[in-house]
Amino acid sequence: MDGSRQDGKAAARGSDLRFIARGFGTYRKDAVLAGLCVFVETSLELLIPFLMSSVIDEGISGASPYVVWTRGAAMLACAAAALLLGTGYARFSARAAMGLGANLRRAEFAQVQRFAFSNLDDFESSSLVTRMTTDVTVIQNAMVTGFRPLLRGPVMLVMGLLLSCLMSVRLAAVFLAIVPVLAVVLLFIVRHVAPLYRVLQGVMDRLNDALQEDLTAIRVIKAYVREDHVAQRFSEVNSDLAATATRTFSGAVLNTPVFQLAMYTACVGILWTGGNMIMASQLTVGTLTGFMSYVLQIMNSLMMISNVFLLMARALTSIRRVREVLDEKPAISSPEHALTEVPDGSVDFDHVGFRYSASAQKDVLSDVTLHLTAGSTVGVLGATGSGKTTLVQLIARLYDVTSGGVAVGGHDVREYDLAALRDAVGIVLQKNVLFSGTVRQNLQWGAPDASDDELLEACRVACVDEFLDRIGGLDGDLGQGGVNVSGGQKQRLCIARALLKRPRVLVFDDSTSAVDMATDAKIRAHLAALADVTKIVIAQRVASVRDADKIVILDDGRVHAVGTHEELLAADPIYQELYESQIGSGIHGEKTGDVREAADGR
Ligand SMILES: Nc1ncnc2c1ncn2[C@@H]1O[C@H](COP(=O)(O)OP(=O)(O)OP(=O)(O)O)[C@@H](O)[C@H]1O
Repeated sequence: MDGSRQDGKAAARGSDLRFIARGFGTYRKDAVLAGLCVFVETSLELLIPFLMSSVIDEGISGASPYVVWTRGAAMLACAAAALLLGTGYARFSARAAMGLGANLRRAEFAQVQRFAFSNLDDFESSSLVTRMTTDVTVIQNAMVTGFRPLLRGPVMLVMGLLLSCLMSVRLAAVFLAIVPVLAVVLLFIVRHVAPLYRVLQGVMDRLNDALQEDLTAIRVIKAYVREDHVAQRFSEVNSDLAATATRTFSGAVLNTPVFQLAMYTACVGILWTGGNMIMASQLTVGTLTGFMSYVLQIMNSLMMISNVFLLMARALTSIRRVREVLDEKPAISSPEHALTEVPDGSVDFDHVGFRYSASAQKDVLSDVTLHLTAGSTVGVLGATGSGKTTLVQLIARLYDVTSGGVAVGGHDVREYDLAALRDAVGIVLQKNVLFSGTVRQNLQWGAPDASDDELLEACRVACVDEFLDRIGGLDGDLGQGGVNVSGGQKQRLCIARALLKRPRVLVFDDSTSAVDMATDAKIRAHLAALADVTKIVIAQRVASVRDADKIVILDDGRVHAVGTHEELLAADPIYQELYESQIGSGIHGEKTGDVREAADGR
């Protein structure tokens, strides 16, 4: 491996540690106290073999009950103090680890809220869930179980080696011969196992992904009787996880037998050498007994360190995965000295080009130039995939343009404070989402302080009043994710919620597709009364946009035509075909004649 990569790895390790140290936040005090407890506890435990050897040599062999009692009492005091310190450690380390976990989850959650749509496209939501739960738990567990041996191991090792050398250099040499062998074995295991942990967490992401998709789509699965298919898919990823975990942990468990073999070999060597030295009167029984205690302590500490290495290798993988989330730069943020007032609802697209990622083959939108007057109603038609949703998402800066510019109220959207811009641009997204809770709670997402009268007025405009009583009024419970209402009712509730924001620009992305024609017309009539709000209506039905001041026809990401219903009907072949297929034939676009089929099939 070349030097620069080594340096890079070392730097990453250094910054990983700094990252964790910062992550403790206000719990850093607990982490320091936990460390102090372990240090003192370990030092006290190390005194015990020394005291023991003097009890045997001076007290028992020298027949001095005074020495036995005083040294025995000192040993007891050391053990009692170690117990107290051990308890203190458990308390402080638990607080530090749980605090660290809570801080990491909080930071990740806050960061995800700052993410732009493009960031969310990069991280799958299932992976974000694993990174906020399993990965944080792995880090916490490493802290709870690893912190003590991590501190205790080196202290035990260094002090134990020093004290055992003080007792007998010759015996210590036997023991020291084993240490390099152990170091090599440990290095081998860690190098082999550490990369497997990253694979393991990746498979865990996939399991979460499958679970999340299957649970959210459980109704579709049942409707299509695809339980066996998803069970098979789940079983594959589940088996993959089990196999990867087995491969990873079977490498890691080698650690214990290798250490035990080395430990017992050292013990036999020391007992044999020590026995010979006692017979040659070069060593006392007490010294050998004390020495053996140190050997066991040192070997235990080495085993602890090796386990900690494995634990740390796994935790490091998780730390890096958490850092990837926290280090990701939100693709869209408010500029400095941002504008906080949107003067009016005019919208201008100036030679806009857009692609979702730099690596994409071609632009989704190309050279789009449009001027939408404040207060006007604009219809957007186009085949599936022609870029309608993409176009309107640029108005609220859900994505940033790749080239050109979008202006709202005469200012480029990138000059506004994001919250102010998004407050001024209400979008009823194609994929409607309601939340668990009552109708009132859901509507108040649009305006937290709205009075009941304001909520009811929004319900009237969106034609929610037609079914509000049937679902229990404003206090009616919508169930988890709004399961208690139909598709059309959900769309109308989402329109009411957007209206409550009192935006300057209102975008309806195919928002009345599940609403019957008569109600659709009624909602349009109500919306037309909002004179100072620019209404942009993406629709599949010509009927939904024919009264608009302007209709934009998108074709493969380009503006194909702009005009009123009459102008387009007179001159534009795509519009004529759509009109014919839906209205001219008298089908009224209810099912068969919607714009997707007509435009796709042209
Ligand atoms: N998040 C995304 N990442 C990458 N490509 C995307 C993403 N969203 C949409 N696209 C692609 O961009 C193109 C335009 O999609 P868009 O959703 O804007 O079309 P649309 O006209 O609204 O279609 P529909 O009528 O079906 O809603 C499509 O080819 C689509 O595959």
